[in-house]
Amino acid sequence: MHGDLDAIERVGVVGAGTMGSGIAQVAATAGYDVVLRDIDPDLVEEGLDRIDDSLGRLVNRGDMTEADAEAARDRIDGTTDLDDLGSCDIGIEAVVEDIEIKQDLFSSLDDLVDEDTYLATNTSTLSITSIASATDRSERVVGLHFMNPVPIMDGVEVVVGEKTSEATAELAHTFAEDLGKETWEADDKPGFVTNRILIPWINEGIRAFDEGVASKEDIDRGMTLGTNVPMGPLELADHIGLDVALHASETLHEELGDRYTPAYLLKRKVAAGDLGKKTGEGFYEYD
Ligand SMILES: NC(=O)c1ccc[n+]([C@@H]2O[C@H](COP(=O)([O-])OP(=O)(O)OC[C@H]3O[C@@H](n4cnc5c(N)ncnc54)[C@H](O)[C@@H]3O)[C@@H](O)[C@H]2O)c1
Repeated sequence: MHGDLDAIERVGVVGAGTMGSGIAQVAATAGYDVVLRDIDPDLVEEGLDRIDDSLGRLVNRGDMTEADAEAARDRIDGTTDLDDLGSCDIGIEAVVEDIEIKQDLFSSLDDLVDEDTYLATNTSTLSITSIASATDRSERVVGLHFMNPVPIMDGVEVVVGEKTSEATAELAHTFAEDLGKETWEADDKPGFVTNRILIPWINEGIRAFDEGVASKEDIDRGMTLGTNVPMGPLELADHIGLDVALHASETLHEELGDRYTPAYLLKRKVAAGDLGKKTGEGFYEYD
């Protein structure tokens, strides 16, 4: 795959949450100048702090020198002003999983950036084609689906919308590879490859637990030891966030029908406010 990376120097990342901060970090580590935008100064600060912590952990583990970590950090500017993304060569969106918010943002970015700037979305389940339709540059819009945690996970799923040009798809692969990632490509169909298969796997794990097939520990042990995945479905759901997993299930259910029906116990846990690791309790308890 070849894509003209010479055209890319400055990367705009919109959304400084879990994914946006990780994307900003790996782009800066690869030598790109990065501008990271969120809607509130505190959220920008939190995103930058998350990057400091993550870089610090990589240094402590000996995966990165202190000088490289500092250089990467110096390449990232935080902002609340979308206009600061005006000179970006690629804009990567990692805001909340809401089609209207994403379309609004893409429409604003489309007005703001140069006509040859690429726009990418990190959406997990929404249609790239629908997001691109808010712009006048659908051929330059692509899915760059990073995995969580971004600095650690090796893979990026490149998602090709109805109007995404071949050159844009190639650029997406080359850019992700330049960030040290390996890629695969999916068509713009609900859930792409990863979530189409992962989300029903998680729901089935939850149902198996709810129906008494085994204890939660044994379901997770069975899947880790039996199929060589690093985490079983219940532990993984807790890590993803049960609200996030439920939202993805609901989107896929809407698009793909009953085989994607969210597990009842997943809905009940979310209703109870037990969202997994981030709230201290999901299927397991956390400190
Ligand atoms: N968390 C995951 O495991 C994961 C994995 C792959 C993809 N994704 C996708 O990545 C995207 C972001 O997810 P996340 O987990 O980082 O969410 P998050 O809630 O941690 O972060 C989202 C951030 O976007 C900000 N935001 C909302 N509207 C904005 C706007 N108009 N401009 C700038 N910032 C705005 C919010 O303030 C928040 O800080 C979603 O589309 C999600 O589906 C998430």
